[in-house]
Amino acid sequence: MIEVDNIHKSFGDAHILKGVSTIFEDGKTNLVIGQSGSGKTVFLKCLLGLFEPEEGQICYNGQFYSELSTSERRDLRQEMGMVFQGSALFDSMTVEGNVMFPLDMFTNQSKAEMQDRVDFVLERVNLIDAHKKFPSEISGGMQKRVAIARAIVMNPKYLFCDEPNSGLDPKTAILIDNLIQEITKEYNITTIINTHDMNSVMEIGEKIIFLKNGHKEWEGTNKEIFKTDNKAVTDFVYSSELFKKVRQMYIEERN
Ligand SMILES: Nc1ncnc2c1ncn2[C@@H]1O[C@H](COP(=O)(O)OP(=O)(O)OP(=O)(O)O)[C@@H](O)[C@H]1O
Repeated sequence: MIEVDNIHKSFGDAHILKGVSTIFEDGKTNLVIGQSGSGKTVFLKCLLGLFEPEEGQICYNGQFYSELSTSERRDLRQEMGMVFQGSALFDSMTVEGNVMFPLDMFTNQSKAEMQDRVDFVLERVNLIDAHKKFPSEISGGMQKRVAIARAIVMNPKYLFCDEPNSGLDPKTAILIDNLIQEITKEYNITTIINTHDMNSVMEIGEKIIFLKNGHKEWEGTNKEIFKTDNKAVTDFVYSSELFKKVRQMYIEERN
């Protein structure tokens, strides 16, 4: 569980996060949504410990980040997996080299132990015959699977995904969303996903926080988001013509 209490983050005079509080539970896919520039990435970077808020607290399973020593912060960092926008794989390494990389860097496991773990996670993300391929030789959807395998290879307690669907066709995007949700439940991970994708909101938005100009404008579930009358949320959710029609149908049905 991650508890966020009233965090503020500024860069010079620019006050970007203005007192965000929320709770992200284990085993749930938590989504952070909002317009471009609303502060989603800065928020995710605060949760990753890459930015330290000037005010407020972030608490990871009972440990306040601000109270941790340098080595405790390093240990916490190793409990975090990250799926970057665009996958961020190492082009010169094979699929299995990419997935093995964190194990090689941060553990003392033998080659055989690492290989077993790599084989296990690649099978878990349904990549069976891609071990020896290079990222340029596989599709965008497969690259995402490799990125997910790499993010979970260290058995993380926390999984952060920045726009995991960017660049994927809608069908592949749903498969990737579902994979992230299955893994979250299976290993009881606290997963936080930054997204613009309304399909993701509908499919896996078990908890959604909506950021606007650096504050939390709304929070709720995918069932609730389509019923809210919050103008900022409805402007965002119903920005496409398709969703406007869906909302109109819903309102007509309700009346
Ligand atoms: N390192 C930084 N230094 C100064 N300003 C920054 C820094 N990082 C982000 N910002 C500013 O913070 C604001 C929020 O940016 P952020 O990247 O969090 O938005 P976002 O909601 O993730 O947008 P998008 O959906 O386009 O990725 C922007 O005005 C941005 O210029």
